[in-house]
Formats: sequence, C-alpha cells, structure tokens
Amino acid sequence: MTGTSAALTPPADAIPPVRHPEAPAPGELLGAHYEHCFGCGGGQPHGLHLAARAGEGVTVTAEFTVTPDHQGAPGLAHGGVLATALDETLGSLNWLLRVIAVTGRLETDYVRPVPVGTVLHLEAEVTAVSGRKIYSTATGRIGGPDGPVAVRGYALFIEVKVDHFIDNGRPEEIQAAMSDPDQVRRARAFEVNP
Ligand SMILES: CCCCCCCCCC(=O)SCCNC(=O)CCNC(=O)[C@H](O)C(C)(C)COP(=O)(O)OP(=O)(O)OC[C@H]1O[C@@H](n2cnc3c(N)ncnc32)[C@H](O)[C@@H]1OP(=O)(O)O
Repeated sequence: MTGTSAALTPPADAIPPVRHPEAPAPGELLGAHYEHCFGCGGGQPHGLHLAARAGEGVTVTAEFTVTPDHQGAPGLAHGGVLATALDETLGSLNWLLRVIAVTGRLETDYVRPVPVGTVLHLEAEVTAVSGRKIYSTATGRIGGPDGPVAVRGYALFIEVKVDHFIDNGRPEEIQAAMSDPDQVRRARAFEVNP
C-alpha cells in the first residue's frame, strides 16, 4: 500500500522549487547542520551520522549505516530511526533553497525490513513550493543506490524565521550553536534570509 494524504498534495498554484544560485555544487557533501543533531551530527555517539550530498536541481542523496544502536526488532532498524533518516534527508534539501524550514508533516511507507549493518541509500527531491510550504519526497534503498526500495517518505516542510529556534529552543544550546566557529553550520541554522 502506498499513498499520501491531501495535506501532502501541493495546491494548484504551487510552483517548482528554485535552486539557490549559491547552493552547494552537485556532488558536494553538505556536512552536518548542527554538531548535536541526532540525524547528522558528529557529536551524537548513537546518532545516525547521516551524510547528505547535493544533487542536480533541488535534490540530494544521502547514506546512513544502520548500527546495533538503531534496532527496534532484533537485528532490524527501528521504524522511527528510519523515519529520522528520511526526515534528515528531506530537511537537508532546504539548504539548496537557502530556506530555514521545519517538518510540519512526514508520512512514511515501510516497504522492506532494514537489517543492522545495512547502508540505507537515500535520494530526495523538493517537488513543489507554495508560499512557506515546501513539498518533498524521499526514497531509501538497500543493497546499493539502485537496490530495492525499503522506505519512502513524503513531507511538508514549513519555512520559519530564526525566532522559531530562539523562542522555543533552550538558551544554552541556542547560544552554543550561534557561537559555532563553523560559518556554514551557523548560516544553515541562523543566518539564512530569504
Ligand atoms: C538548521 C535548520 C533546521 C534543520 C532541522 C533539520 C532536522 C530535520 C527536520 C526536523 O525534524 S524539524 C523538527 C520537527 N518539527 C517541528 O518541531 C515543527 C513543530 N511545528 C511547528 O513549529 C509549527 O506547527 C509550524 C512551524 C510547522 C507551523 O506553524 P506556523 O504557525 O508557523 O504556521 P501555520 O500553522 O500558520 O501554517 C502555515 C501553513 O502550513 C500549513 N501547515 C502547518 N502545519 C501543517 C501540518 N502539520 N500539516 C499540513 N499543513 C500544515 C498550514 O495549514 C498553513 O497552510 P496555508 O498557508 O495554506 O494556510
């Protein structure tokens, strides 16, 4: 079974996404947007350490290796962890638009179990934009980038201002992230202005 709810169907006046002129070149690794992000940060020992790479247009590819820390059933990836991999990959697309956005809705199809030790090969694209709403889809394959589909994700991200994080996040982490010496990470989190 597959499908998405009406909330994930772009409205008739939605437009195709526009890749930002200063977006990372196709093939370039995006790096972590935040050291302590559970999806991509190097500072999370049990995190996914997902590595995303810019593609053509508004697309990315990403890889995530399932470790014993990511189990749900014995020997198999937890469905929530797989949703995290989809969410993180989809979220990284927004850097190609140079927009700060958060997940409003994420739907997933779990097609095949994903064993521990597997590399999940993800690809994602923004399909449409309507005002603050960014529509995107992702696919995760196992056994190689052209292997069988294990998971699919469909998302609606909502553009937010930096105040979203300042008003809602804990001050200590916000301060630390704002002082991050890594300029690119700081820009991705806080300095993107449409
Ligand atoms: C460095 C940058 C950060 C990168 C992070 C990457 C990590 C991966 C991504 C994540 O996991 S983000 C964390 C998980 N997400 C959240 O914590 C978001 C929590 N939700 C919110 O903060 C607010 O609900 C949200 C900002 C998404 C929307 O609130 P707003 O008050 O700004 O918007 P509003 O409710 O007015 O909705 C704007 C439009 O979006 C639509 N919308 C909002 N939420 C929706 C939803 N859940 N489903 C469908 N549509 C939704 C809404 O109907 C409306 O459509 P229209 O413009 O057509 O009227």
